[in-house]
Amino acid sequence: MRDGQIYAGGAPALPGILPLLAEGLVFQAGGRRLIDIERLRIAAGGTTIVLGPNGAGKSLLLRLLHGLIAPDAGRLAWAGRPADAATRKLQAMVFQRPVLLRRSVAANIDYALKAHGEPRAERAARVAQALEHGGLAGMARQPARTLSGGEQQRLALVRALAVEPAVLFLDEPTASLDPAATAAIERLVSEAARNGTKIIMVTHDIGQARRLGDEVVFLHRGRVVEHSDATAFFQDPGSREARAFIAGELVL
Ligand SMILES: Nc1ncnc2c1ncn2[C@@H]1O[C@H](COP(=O)(O)OP(=O)(O)OP(=O)(O)O)[C@@H](O)[C@H]1O
Repeated sequence: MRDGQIYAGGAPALPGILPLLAEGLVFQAGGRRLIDIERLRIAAGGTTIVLGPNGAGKSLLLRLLHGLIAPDAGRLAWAGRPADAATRKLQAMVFQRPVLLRRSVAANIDYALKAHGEPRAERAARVAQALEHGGLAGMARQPARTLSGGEQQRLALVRALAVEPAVLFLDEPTASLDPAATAAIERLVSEAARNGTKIIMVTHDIGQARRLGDEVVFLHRGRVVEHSDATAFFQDPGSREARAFIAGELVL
């Protein structure tokens, strides 16, 4: 077994692009270091929650890790190799506000599969499977942008999962959803994690972090202040900032 391929809390990951290692990662703008991370190693399996106050750099970190923006310094390695087309193909991301095409629900999924290079002969069955998975089978022909917020986010999530990513990045996917819609998303996320997809998820919501997290990366002012097992993090946070955050105090 390769180093870091199994996380104690989860199922074995899909194809081996983990661990993800970030070293000396810096992103700056307007003369400020918005991300400044000496070393962060994310192992396979389970769910890693990225937690921290507003403006801590959570979204920026996710975008850097997924390769949507380039760092000013530092490097990323996926299982020891720099990011390339093969590692990118095994990742997907879902944003706080779903980015859906002006097409039907089914066509949104088909488009993602096509863009991912899936053969036409297999696509119809996989679209049907994803629709079923998201509880969207009855809405297949409806324009995606007419779905409710919760349905749109379910579509964005099952569309991302349809390409069978080894790593799924989620940036506050339930931030604007009600409890029922949030529960539906959390069920899909937990199931994906159980099936071996590595989840790396930003949330503000401490309850959600407790429900879904196997480990927590706590960010403050662009730095990783803590990276620990979720149970240990919530029971006995090691930093003043994390203690205050968990206690619901304002962390500036
Ligand atoms: N492209 C950019 N140029 C300049 N500043 C930026 C850029 N992107 C983000 N920032 C700033 O970087 C800081 C971190 O932003 P980021 O969105 O990552 O925070 P966050 O932890 O996700 O916050 P929130 O919880 O409010 O979403 C913020 O102060 C933001 O204004």
